[in-house]
Amino acid sequence: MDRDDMQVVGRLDGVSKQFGSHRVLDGLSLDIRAGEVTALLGPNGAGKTTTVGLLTGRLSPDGGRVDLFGLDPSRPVARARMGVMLQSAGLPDVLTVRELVTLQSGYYRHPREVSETIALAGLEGLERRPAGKLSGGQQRRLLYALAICGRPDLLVLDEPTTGLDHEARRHLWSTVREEADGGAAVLLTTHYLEEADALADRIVVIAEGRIVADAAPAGIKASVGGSTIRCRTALSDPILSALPGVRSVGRSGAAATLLVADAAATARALLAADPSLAELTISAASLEEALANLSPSTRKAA
Ligand SMILES: Nc1ncnc2c1ncn2[C@@H]1O[C@H](COP(=O)(O)OP(=O)(O)OP(=O)(O)O)[C@@H](O)[C@H]1O
Repeated sequence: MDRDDMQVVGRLDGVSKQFGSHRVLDGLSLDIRAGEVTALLGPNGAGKTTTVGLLTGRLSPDGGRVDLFGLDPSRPVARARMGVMLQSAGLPDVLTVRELVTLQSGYYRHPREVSETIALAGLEGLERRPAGKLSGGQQRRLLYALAICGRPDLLVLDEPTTGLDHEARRHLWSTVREEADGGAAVLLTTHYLEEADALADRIVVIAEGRIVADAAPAGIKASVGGSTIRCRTALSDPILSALPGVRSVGRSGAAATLLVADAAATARALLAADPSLAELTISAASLEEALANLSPSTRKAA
């Protein structure tokens, strides 16, 4: 199925949001589609949590329009189809894991079995423990359980794996993937490039309140035209920087690493300028390198 034909469950259309005189979002438009994991990536303060707040109806836009299942996100009928895991949420200390999952499941029309939710969240064996006596990582998993217990059509996860160990993170990734494969739309924010690369169908990069890239993980790398050239060279850093298409130069002794827009053009110029050039390799830039390239100054050049 063509991506555009996939069902849109949430839409931000030309949305602006300001806190005091600080404009956090500036004409941002974004569709969230069923069956797709969308990862919002961006530096601290870029506006990711604000975007989540607008889509989930916790915040209202100053300009533009937000739709959730075709309705205003503050409408209970729209919110009832959504599961949300925020970065922090006060859990009542004295209620147990099972009690909290049971209570939350009661808000939904077609919830999962409580034991299924507990297993999906990796909380087996902890059912009778009060929330106040869970570790930080276990509390995160409980928040995840509360987000998925209602079989949501839209699952919103704000930095879901922060504080989780490697195994818990992998487990959560696989259950998130299952939610999307089962038809749910998933929107998550993350600081982990590895997470976005491994889990997302689509990565939306926000910087300074605007979308600067929106593509599949491989497309993000391609959209900035990023390649990495490694070589041993006698050329100085200023000469390397002046070669065609070079965006940045890293150096360790004679070994140089160049992040470049057009690998073939740079490689030709390198070979012409340095007859002693050795150990030349060219590879696609990593996602991390590609994102570093999306800073406002380099973006203009890209
Ligand atoms: N209620 C608020 N009042 C004033 N400023 C706010 C408020 N909420 C967010 N901000 C500011 O808006 C900007 C964007 O915040 P937001 O939480 O959306 O960023 P983020 O991309 O989620 O960042 P992080 O990766 O650090 O979680 C920040 O500068 C933040 O300080």
